[in-house]
Amino acid sequence: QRGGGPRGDRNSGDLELEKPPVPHNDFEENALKVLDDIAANQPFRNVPENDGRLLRIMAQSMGAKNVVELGTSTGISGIWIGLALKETGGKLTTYEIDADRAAKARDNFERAGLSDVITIVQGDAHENLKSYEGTVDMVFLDADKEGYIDYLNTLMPKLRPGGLILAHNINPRMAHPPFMEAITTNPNLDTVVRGGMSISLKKK
Ligand SMILES: C[S@@+](CC[C@H](N)C(=O)[O-])C[C@H]1O[C@@H](n2cnc3c(N)ncnc32)[C@H](O)[C@@H]1O
Repeated sequence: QRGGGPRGDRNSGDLELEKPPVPHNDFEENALKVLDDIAANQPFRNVPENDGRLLRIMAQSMGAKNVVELGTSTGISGIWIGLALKETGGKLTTYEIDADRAAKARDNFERAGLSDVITIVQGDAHENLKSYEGTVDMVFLDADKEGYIDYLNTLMPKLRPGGLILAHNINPRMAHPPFMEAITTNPNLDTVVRGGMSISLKKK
């Protein structure tokens, strides 16, 4: 299974009905092989395959031009988002504090043919995110869980109306209360939680 991690809080119906991705062309086939290789040889707390696919579906269906990811690790979610952005003509900016993982991710994006759509910013994202300029269509939070609230506060003004904030590891054990409070009480956000992922729409 690409992504290496647990399959999350899924019911057996999901597992039974969902089937592996079917590559559309050689480019996708190669990217899927790179994902398999990362999962087998460089796993580090990467998203499970179904979450990666959901990120791709979200980004591509909304025609995202600018996506921001917090927590690159070795690049599994980045590749899934990158596959969407290759089609939409968009760009991903992804933040990673660990130099070794950032270097591995850079190499993996290159192998997947996605270097032209993905920029890695290595260092503490709480600092580096401040200099992000421009509008954001979609945010994926997957770094330090206590930091989600800070990332949210920095990115909310930059998120376009109709934009999405997705956050990983949203379960009773790991969800950080200040972040949950913020995404569930703001009248300008509509939030659902599914399979350990929160999905928040910025309404206006
Ligand atoms: C759960 S992993 C990300 C997995 C990745 N999204 C994937 O699916 O392949 C979390 C990553 O966030 C990084 N991280 C934690 N705190 C950070 C910070 N303050 N700034 C940037 N990255 C951070 C960690 O080093 C780790 O590699």
